[in-house]
Amino acid sequence: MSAHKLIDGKAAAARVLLQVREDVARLHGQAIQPALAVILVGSDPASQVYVRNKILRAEEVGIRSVEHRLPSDTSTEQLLILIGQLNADPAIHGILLQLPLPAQMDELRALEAIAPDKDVDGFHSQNVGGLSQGRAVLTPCTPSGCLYLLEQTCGDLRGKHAVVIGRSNIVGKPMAALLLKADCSVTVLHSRSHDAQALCRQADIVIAAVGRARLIDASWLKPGAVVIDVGINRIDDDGRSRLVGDVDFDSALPHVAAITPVPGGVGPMTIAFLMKNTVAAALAQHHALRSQSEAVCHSIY
Ligand SMILES: NC(=O)C1=CN([C@@H]2O[C@H](COP(=O)(O)OP(=O)(O)OC[C@H]3O[C@@H](n4cnc5c(N)ncnc54)[C@H](OP(=O)(O)O)[C@@H]3O)[C@@H](O)[C@H]2O)C=CC1
Ligand SMILES: Nc1nc(=O)c2c([nH]1)NC[C@@H]1CN(c3ccc(C(=O)N[C@@H](CCC(=O)O)C(=O)O)cc3)C=[N+]21
Repeated sequence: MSAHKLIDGKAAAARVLLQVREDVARLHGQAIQPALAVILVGSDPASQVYVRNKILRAEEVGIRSVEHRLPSDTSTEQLLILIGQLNADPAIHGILLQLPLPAQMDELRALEAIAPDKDVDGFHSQNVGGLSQGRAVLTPCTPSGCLYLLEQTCGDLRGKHAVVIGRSNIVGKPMAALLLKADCSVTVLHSRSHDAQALCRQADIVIAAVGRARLIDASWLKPGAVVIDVGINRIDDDGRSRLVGDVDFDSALPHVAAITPVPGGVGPMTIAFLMKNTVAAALAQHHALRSQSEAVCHSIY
């Protein structure tokens, strides 16, 4: 096993979380208690596992977390009321609405209702727009985690050809925006791409976010490519359920310079960056409040 080729997402996430824990301790010292509200609608088993992991991680670093579970027949209006309450609550700094929502709900409307400065997922159009302009805004956690791993693995990303497979709002599109910001040349592939495989073979860096178990094998990869596998697919393996990525790990390994495993790659990074965003949101809200009250004092005296 070529251990040196493995990009260890668990270890990298632990490093990010250590920094977050120190930042939280500093905020505690200023009497600020960063807090994250997690909203889970319905009872999708995978979502329940993710939400539990997020809450555990928050506790470990000293972030207060509040879980809101709503039944699967909740209306969009009912969800908007809860989001409105959390937006107005000064003790809540981050709001995460776990996706996917049940089919009857209007996902876009709900995401747009979250106050942009509490949008720790970076899905609000104001943050999406800010990212595409290259501004420092709350940025989606999974692509941020991928970029961190790439910077650690490749060092300088400038001028590299990155191919992103997938164009979702959660992963593919913000990933492309971040890579562009890092001066990569970026190609985005999707289900309508002609000869995706041949395009992918030109990549120095491959980010697979497709949601198809082991789709990408060695025939998609240029020798020496760096591969980040975002996919989380549960498959039946001889009667036992297990997680695999969008990349056929065993086929890819001999061809690549480095690759993330699944599990233990991008997943832990997503959660670490959610915590980082929550702390950033708490700090920004505290500063905004302070300058607001300073402005008020100024106008009074
Ligand atoms: N590790 C983590 O932290 C996270 C992991 N994930 C995982 O990442 C994967 C992707 O998630 P997400 O982006 O939400 O998925 P979506 O289903 O929203 O998007 C999948 C994308 O892949 C494209 N696609 C599908 N088939 C092909 C194909 N044969 N060739 C090229 N492109 C194709 C689709 O194209 P089109 O647009 O044309 O339909 C679409 O853009 C999933 O396995 C998910 O579980 C997601 C979030 C976080
Ligand atoms: N609003 C919203 N924001 C999200 O960021 C979001 C979401 N909704 N919906 C679902 C996807 C998926 N996602 C994952 C997070 C962590 C792991 C993770 O920690 N995975 C572990 C394994 C976990 C296991 O064993 O099941 C690993 O890869 O090592 C996986 C997937 C965040 N998502």
